[in-house]
Amino acid sequence: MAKVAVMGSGSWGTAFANVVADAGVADVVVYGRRAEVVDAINQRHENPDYFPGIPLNPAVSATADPAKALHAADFVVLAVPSQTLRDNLAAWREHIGAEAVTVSLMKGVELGTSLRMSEVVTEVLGVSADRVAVVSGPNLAREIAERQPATAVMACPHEPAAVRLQHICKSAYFRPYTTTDLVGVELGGAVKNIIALAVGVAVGMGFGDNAKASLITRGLAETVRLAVSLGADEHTLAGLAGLGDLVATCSSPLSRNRTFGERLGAGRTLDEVIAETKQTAEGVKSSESVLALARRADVEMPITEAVVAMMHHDLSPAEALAAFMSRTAKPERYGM
Ligand SMILES: NC(=O)C1=CN([C@@H]2O[C@H](COP(=O)(O)OP(=O)(O)OC[C@H]3O[C@@H](n4cnc5c(N)ncnc54)[C@H](O)[C@@H]3O)[C@@H](O)[C@H]2O)C=CC1
Ligand SMILES: O=C(CO)COP(=O)(O)O
Repeated sequence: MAKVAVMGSGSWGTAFANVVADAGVADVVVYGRRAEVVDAINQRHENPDYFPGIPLNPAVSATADPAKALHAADFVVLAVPSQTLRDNLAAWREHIGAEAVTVSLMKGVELGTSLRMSEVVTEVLGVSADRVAVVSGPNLAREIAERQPATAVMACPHEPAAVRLQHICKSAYFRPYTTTDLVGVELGGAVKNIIALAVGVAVGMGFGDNAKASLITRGLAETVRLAVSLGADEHTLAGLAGLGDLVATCSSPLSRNRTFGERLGAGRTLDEVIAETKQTAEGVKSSESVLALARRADVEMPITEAVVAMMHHDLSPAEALAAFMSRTAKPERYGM
């Protein structure tokens, strides 16, 4: 059997390890930093920090030793906050086998470099892009831990690797598709978090479904503009990793990004919201790196700009709304 190492025992790492165990065709081990979480997974088959009361497949084992998790792993699945990937990966690098396929579950863009997560992996590990895959789609981790039906996309420029990954994930409740469009899949995942922050702000301000649908639709348009200008296939963004994830995240109270925005829109200060947020809301930091990418590519992303201004430059939700609504009138365009 193939061996899968899931590096990160947070929300999505735990749920994804369970997906692999439930698919039943690979061995899976989770690496977690905290001994009590590792012990709970091994002894009680539960992750009490993230999914109390939800039974994990007993075949999911855990370790606090990264070398043990990575030893002879065929797939190395990365499930840590995007901004911590570079340092984590540098510490794990010596234990990752030369033939392993690295799989990113992360939906962020690195601050400072504006690199996508797969690009950070190729840079730090010194491997070719063919050895790096990405899993994305409408995948709210809690629903998946509860074994509710979901679909996802497995992206890798080397299609056979995506197909192998699909095989080790497919189960009665999890249906993976494949694609070779890594750029479209990664940017779809990173930008939807930013749009979810904006939708959350609108919800927190008390606005209804028209505002939400407007942000989702115009958010998709700016995602397509950026992704296509960086080499993505526009159709990818109409798929699970684009529209699918955007709709799920912007609709769900389970989304950390949407919840973050909602608290801000309801009148809490940024510092209060940051203090209240225990899990990773990737869009807060990635909004800056995505905007830097957009400026470099000369692509207009007005919703992303508004989110950056609210998250990093003290613009109030009311001011952001006024700025957005007073933009010059123009024809509707989708994509380039
Ligand atoms: N939770 C979800 O529903 C989904 C999350 N994702 C993506 O998966 C990635 C991981 O997210 P989650 O598992 O939800 O996050 P989380 O906040 O639940 O867990 C993060 C994990 O990373 C570990 N970690 C390792 N190094 C760390 C460091 N230096 N600082 C902080 N934590 C560190 C933490 O201990 C924790 O186990 C993110 O990029 C997110 O966008 C993607 C799809 C679904
Ligand atoms: O990526 C996700 C669903 O696909 C999870 O969204 P949040 O990170 O906002 O919770």
